[in-house]
Amino acid sequence: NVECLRRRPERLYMGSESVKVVVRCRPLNDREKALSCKMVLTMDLQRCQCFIEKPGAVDEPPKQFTFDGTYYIDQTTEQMYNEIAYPLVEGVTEGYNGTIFAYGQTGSGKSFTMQGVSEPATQKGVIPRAFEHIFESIQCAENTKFLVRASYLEIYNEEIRDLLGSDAKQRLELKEHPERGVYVRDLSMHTVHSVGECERIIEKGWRNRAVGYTLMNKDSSRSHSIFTIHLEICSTGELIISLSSLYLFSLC
Ligand SMILES: Nc1ncnc2c1ncn2[C@@H]1O[C@H](COP(=O)(O)OP(=O)(O)OP(=O)(O)O)[C@@H](O)[C@H]1O
Repeated sequence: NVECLRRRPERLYMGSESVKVVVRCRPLNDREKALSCKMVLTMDLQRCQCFIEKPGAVDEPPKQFTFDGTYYIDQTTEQMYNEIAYPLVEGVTEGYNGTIFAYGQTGSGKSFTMQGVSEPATQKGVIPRAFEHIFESIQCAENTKFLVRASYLEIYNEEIRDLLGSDAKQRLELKEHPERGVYVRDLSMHTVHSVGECERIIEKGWRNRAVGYTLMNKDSSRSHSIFTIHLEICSTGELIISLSSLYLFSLC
């Protein structure tokens, strides 16, 4: 009985720009401490500015950059999620698309922010927080039905692989459809009903990822990965289904 499928454009969330860029600084790691490395980055959290000193160049003013948000070593993923990711994920539960994209050099903390750690709870990652957020919204929504599906792919050496497929080594093709846009052919979709199911799926995919060793990070992921949560939302009595997706990227 579905009359039409409705796709909403990217939403201008929080009443401002549709793209926000925030920067997070991690503490020095053991290797850097052993090498007596010095912190060259400082931040003005109120002004969302960061300053990078050139080591040894005391006379040179630090280089200055301004972002939509700045998070220093003592700030938590919880805080980042509430300020940046929360409105975006909320929009996805209302039928808008959203993307959270972690970018940085090896060992800079992308996995720490996206996957996170279970202890302390404040450093739980953006991805598990997004799962909880989506399923809480589903439980609270009245007169609305949701179908939640997940897919997980990696791009390794320019090749796309399905981390949840029957053969995680098989190479998939990128295609373009006149209405659906760019998509990955034969990428498997998995219906999920709970946070626990999402966690099991992402763990399965995580085990299939190409992990290597780099000098900067002993558990380095050597591939880009995209975990996508696809939502179909239908209000009872309406013949319209909204389609929205939350794309969670971690680049290597
Ligand atoms: N904000 C932080 N607070 C404390 N430790 C952190 C933080 N960010 C990162 N780390 C630690 O730094 C190390 C490297 O982080 P992580 O593995 O997340 O890097 P990455 O950017 O995902 O690296 P790669 O691209 O090589 O996979 C890890 O041991 C992680 O626990």
